[in-house]
Amino acid sequence: MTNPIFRRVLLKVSGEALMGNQGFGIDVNVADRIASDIAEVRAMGVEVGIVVGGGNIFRGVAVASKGGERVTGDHMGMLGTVINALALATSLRKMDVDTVVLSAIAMPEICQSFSQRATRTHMDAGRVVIFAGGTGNPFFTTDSAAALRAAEIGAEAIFKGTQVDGIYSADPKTNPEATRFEALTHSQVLERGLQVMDVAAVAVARENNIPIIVFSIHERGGFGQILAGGGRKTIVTDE
Ligand SMILES: Nc1ncnc2c1ncn2[C@@H]1O[C@H](COP(=O)(O)OP(=O)(O)OP(=O)(O)O)[C@@H](O)[C@H]1O
Ligand SMILES: O=c1ccn([C@@H]2O[C@H](COP(=O)(O)O)[C@@H](O)[C@H]2O)c(=O)[nH]1
Repeated sequence: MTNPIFRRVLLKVSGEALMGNQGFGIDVNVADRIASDIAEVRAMGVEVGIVVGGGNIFRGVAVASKGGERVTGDHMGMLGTVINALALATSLRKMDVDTVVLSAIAMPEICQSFSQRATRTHMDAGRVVIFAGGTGNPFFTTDSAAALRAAEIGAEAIFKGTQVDGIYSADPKTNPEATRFEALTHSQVLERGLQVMDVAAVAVARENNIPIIVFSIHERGGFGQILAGGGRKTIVTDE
């Protein structure tokens, strides 16, 4: 078996990806497919922490743009990430991957609360840990939560599994002329204003020397291929 290039990683799963071809919510087949890629990586011996986004349910900015209160919208967004985390945990458990959900917002009847100590205990026991509720604070995103949790668990890399297969010179969804980068530095991502990940998240990753790998979560087996040293992605490292 190929030796993985990293032993402990933080995977950010796009919330938007979870809805598949639907306009809202979760397509269980997509959740199962993503879970099978995670199971494959666990079988390679890689420790995995996961942050799930909430773009398939609510984004605070969208709620605010329709006249709602931003903080309430952000609360709704964070609750959406808990729903997604529970769905992904269900898919992983179907595949016999021991999984626990830790939430940044206390909801003890539903899942355990996040703490670094609890995380360590679960990871040492071989569990996949899904971090729900983002950072627990409004005005942030799950990208920032991914960077923070990555630093907290000592992850060797952040894998941003998103709708596109890397970082481009412009958003490839709206600009067909955009070209993909193979590699960038954290500073280049920030200076060029490449918006695949929010500024705060890239800054935390840079500060803590954590590489970011952007890849398509829709590419079956893509997560494992990158950990095996191949795959299609953009890698962001220190200068
Ligand atoms: N320079 C760029 N290179 C690549 N993608 C970019 C770039 N600029 C903007 N994007 C867009 O950023 C998106 C990813 O951002 P975002 O984190 O908001 O979505 P996500 O990963 O689907 O997460 P969620 O749904 O959980 O919020 C990509 O789908 C892509 O369309
Ligand atoms: O720390 C956080 C994380 C998220 N939110 C809110 O949730 C939605 C969904 O998260 P995405 O990262 O966009 O997928 C986000 O738009 C925020 O409204 C938050 O407030 N704090």
